[in-house]
Amino acid sequence: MYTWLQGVPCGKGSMPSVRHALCALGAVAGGAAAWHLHEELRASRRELRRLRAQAAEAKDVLAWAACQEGSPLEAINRIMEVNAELEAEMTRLRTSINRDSDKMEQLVAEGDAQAGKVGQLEMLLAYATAAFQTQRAQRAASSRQARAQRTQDGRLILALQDALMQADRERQDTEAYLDDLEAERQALYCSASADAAHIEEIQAQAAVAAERHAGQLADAARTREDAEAAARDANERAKKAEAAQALAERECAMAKELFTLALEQSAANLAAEAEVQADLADSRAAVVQQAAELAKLREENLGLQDMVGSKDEDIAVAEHAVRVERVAARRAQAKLDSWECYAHLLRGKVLAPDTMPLQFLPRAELAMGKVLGSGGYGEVVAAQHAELPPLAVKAVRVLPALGPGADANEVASYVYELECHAFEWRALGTEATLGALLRHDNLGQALAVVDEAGEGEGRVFSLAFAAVNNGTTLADLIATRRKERRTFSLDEIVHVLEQLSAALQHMHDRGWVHLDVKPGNVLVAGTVEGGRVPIQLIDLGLAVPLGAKGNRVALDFDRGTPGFRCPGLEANPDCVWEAADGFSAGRIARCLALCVQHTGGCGPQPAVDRYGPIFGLLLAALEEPDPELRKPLSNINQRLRFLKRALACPGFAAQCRSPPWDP
Ligand SMILES: Nc1ncnc2c1ncn2[C@@H]1O[C@H](COP(=O)(O)OP(=O)(O)OP(=O)(O)O)[C@@H](O)[C@H]1O
Repeated sequence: MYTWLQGVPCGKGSMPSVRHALCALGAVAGGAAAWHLHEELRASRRELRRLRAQAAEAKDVLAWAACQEGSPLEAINRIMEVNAELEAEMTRLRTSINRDSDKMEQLVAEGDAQAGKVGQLEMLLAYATAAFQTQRAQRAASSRQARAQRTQDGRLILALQDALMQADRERQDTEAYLDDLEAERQALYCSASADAAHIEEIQAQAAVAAERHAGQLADAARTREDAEAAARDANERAKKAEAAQALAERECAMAKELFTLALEQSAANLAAEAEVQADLADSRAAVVQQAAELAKLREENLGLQDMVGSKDEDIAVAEHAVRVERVAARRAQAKLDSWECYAHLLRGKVLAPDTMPLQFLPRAELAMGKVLGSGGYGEVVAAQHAELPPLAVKAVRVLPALGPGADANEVASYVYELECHAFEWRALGTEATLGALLRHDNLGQALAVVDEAGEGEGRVFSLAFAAVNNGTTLADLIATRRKERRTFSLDEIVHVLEQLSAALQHMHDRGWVHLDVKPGNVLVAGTVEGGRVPIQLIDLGLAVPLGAKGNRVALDFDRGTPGFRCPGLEANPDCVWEAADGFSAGRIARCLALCVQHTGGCGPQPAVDRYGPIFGLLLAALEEPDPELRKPLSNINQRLRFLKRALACPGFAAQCRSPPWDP
């Protein structure tokens, strides 16, 4: 039974037959009690056998003792007593054995019954075992599967472990390399420290030596500095001379190539012609003078009235001849002036090192277009050139010749015209010179001199500028706004002033004053929107160079346009300074603020209060009549910045920024 019980499987797989196994356990418990009784019975029998053997042995001992000592009767009595005791004991044992045998038989019967049940239970257990084995097989299969998965994971883990080990090895290598580097750095540091110490030592020695030779060194240094300065100076001068020479050579070659012939021959011819004409005029004048004197003498001394008329006639004829000669002389002079202006242009090109020489274009290379505008000097015409942006060509008008029957008045006005003409030529020359000198986004840019290819007296030149916005000027914009009954906003006026100020500052920085700043000379150079009015200042023909000493220079006549011309110039025409342009810019601002073309002469100006007090102060600073108190442009720029800051403030009154129309 115990062996069987030991064979009974136990664990999870046996769970379905647990109930049967528990039933079996009851049977097993009954069997165990029978077994126990059976064992006790066997032990009692063994004890009985032992007691019998003991009794037999005691009989023998008693027999032997009876033989050896005391009376046999006593011995027998004792033996009988012992025997009786043994018998009683045996009886008791027999009774107990019998009782136990009965009980055992009963228990054996119960055990057999239980054994039958156990047989059934064994069957059940066999069934449970089979089920358990099936389940165990299934479990084994799934555990094999799990083992395979584990194997795969294990491989992965092994690979990762390998990678980790590899990384660790690399880390160790890197650490070792770093250790090497550290050791190397330490070694270098030691050697550098040693070097530094050595250097310090040397420096100390050098300092001692330097101290010792300080005087000599100072002298040597001074000498060297002087020598270096002299060398630098000489070098710079040499470079400048070389550059100037190279430039001069280039320009001279070009000038020679292009103009030597025309300039020298024509100028010489014209000069000679002018001289001849002048001499002729002078001799004729002398003749006239003599004739007049003669007539006077005759009138005084002879009193011959009838002769006088004929002499007067002679004199009138002679005088007319003189006038005609004078006109011819002036005309020759005007031509000379034009050549002179051209020579001036060339001189400007050759001498100024930072100029950009203008191109010279033959007229034949230009395709002329519509008239963009006209001024006192002539017309400005649109033109196209294959390699240049759209052009605006400004030509000096050509004077017609004086008619043969011209009277004295006509001759006089023709002479005046000729003088103006010569002046116009000079102005064009100035514009060409400044075109080569100035470059600024807010200045009209001259690009080329156009050779009109005329011959003799018809030989003229014109100047080509970069064309801007069909020639619309600030004066045109004012007219448009007036028609639309729309004021300029303060942002627009400030923007115009800013650009004007920048353009003028550029001119002043290069030593020139414009002197003819007015709305008609300011081109609107793009779309007007968002408070911005892009502009370009043009017409630099009246500009004069600032004097080398301070800002003053003598003026040969009143330049500029009344209403925009700086009053200080009228009061003191010997002095011009930069603030004269600032004044004209102020007048432009006033015109924009009032939306008018001009605000009258130099007298009291109409009040401008629609743009607030800050703008009023700016105008006052710009238009200060006292030339000594008038602020320079830098100061105006400061005020403009202040006004712009005010404009950026949200609290700045909207009406100040853009006032309603108020004619
Ligand atoms: N670069 C240009 N692009 C387009 N149009 C121009 C250009 N330069 C001048 N103009 C037009 O030609 C007109 C006359 O030009 P400018 O003022 O230079 O000539 P002017 O004879 O000197 O005039 P003023 O009599 O005012 O002195 C201008 O008002 C303008 O309409």
